[in-house]
Amino acid sequence: MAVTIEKALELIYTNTKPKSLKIIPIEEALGYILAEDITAVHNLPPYDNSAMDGYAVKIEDSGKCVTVHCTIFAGDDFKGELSCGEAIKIMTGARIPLGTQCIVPIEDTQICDGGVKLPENLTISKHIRFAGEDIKKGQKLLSRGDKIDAHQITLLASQGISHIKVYKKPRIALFASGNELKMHFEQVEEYQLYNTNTPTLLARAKELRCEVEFIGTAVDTLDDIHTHIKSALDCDIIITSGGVSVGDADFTKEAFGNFGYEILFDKVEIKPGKPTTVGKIGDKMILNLPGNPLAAALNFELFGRSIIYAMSGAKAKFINPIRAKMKNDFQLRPGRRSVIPGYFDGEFFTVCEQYAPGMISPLAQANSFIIASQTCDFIKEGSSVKIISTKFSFTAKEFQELVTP
Ligand SMILES: Nc1nc2c(c(=O)[nH]1)N[C@H]1C(S)=C(S)[C@@H](COP(=O)(O)OP(=O)(O)OC[C@H]3O[C@@H](n4cnc5c(N)ncnc54)[C@H](O)[C@@H]3O)O[C@H]1N2
Ligand code: MOO
Repeated sequence: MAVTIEKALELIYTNTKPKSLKIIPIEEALGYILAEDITAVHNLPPYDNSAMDGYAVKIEDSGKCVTVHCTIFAGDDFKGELSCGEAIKIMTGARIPLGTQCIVPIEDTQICDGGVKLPENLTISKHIRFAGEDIKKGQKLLSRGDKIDAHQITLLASQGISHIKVYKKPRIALFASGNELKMHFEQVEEYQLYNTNTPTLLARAKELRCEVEFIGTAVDTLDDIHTHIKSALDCDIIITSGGVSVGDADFTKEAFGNFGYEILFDKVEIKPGKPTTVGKIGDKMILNLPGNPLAAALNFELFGRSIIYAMSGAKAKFINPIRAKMKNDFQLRPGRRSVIPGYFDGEFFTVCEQYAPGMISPLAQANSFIIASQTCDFIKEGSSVKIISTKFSFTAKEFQELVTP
């Protein structure tokens, strides 16, 4: 029995266990998922400081000519105190001297006899950046399950944190099966074709920051598929393509059966990709994609990506669709949920000119897809659709409804 997309995703999320942990330096942390909470141990800024190159002054000296005795630079440990009738010259980022009530930018002053003339109506605290106004000591900065991007590294560096605990990256093993397949570095005969699924999935899994191993291309025999499975068993996720249908040379699921394969679902109510199968061997997740290239690539985007997110330890582990408007009227055959590739230009979604499960050309033009409901036979120009990006990862903490009604 085929399961719905929602049921398939639920089975994936309930059966996939997050990876174990390790400690790494923050310079290597980009793309990892944090496995601990991080609390600020320093205020930021650490001290009250000047936001401008100018003068530290008292409010009561508004409009007066005041004397200037010294200059403070960023990084100086100046211990003096500001008195009335005086200004201390100060550079941006320098700690303000005791008694400072505001900073006057250089360009707002004029040279006068013995010092500088200050403007009228000075405002208290103007151009002062106060300790802790950005980050307060004790404040929670990051949480377990947050993804480390460049700006999370900023926060860690600001606290002098050199190492963090993260989830290990999922390790993925990939192989394809099919007697007709040759690798791009091999000779291809006129009755054969290049294996395009594995290089595609390999690149995509790397984009999703997994460690990836290419095991090879199996011929359609149980023996050869067994050999490929054995080589893949030390990884966390095994992704195959081909051999999942009902043909006389479709052995993939049978071959996994030898290794204690527990199938979670072996058909999905989706077009293309109905034969997509997901199961597990112990804690290893197995994704058997259909051979048809567009079907394999699109089903990877839904099910492969979900396994990776679920294993990553991320809080925002659910695919999150983006609202777009349909560029043109679009007619389709109802019956099963249809996955439709296209291009999102920031406002409108344009369906690929031609696409079919066995094609590869649509994906190179596309940057996203929509899933039309099984009852949908027409999508009107300008109507709202939910697009799922294939070029960047947009995720949410709660499960999102992906189908466009
Ligand atoms: N009688 C039925 N036949 C088929 C059904 C069905 O329900 N009843 N389902 C169809 C659907 S849907 C799909 S999808 C395919 C899935 O078949 P397999 O997963 O067994 O895939 P293959 O037969 O091995 O290959 C299908 C197609 O894709 C090409 N291919 C395979 N691997 C690659 C690769 N790595 N790179 C590039 N191209 C690849 C292969 O040459 C075939 O043309 O079954 C339908 N049949
Ligand atoms: O998955 Mo098949 O490619 O539906 O055509």
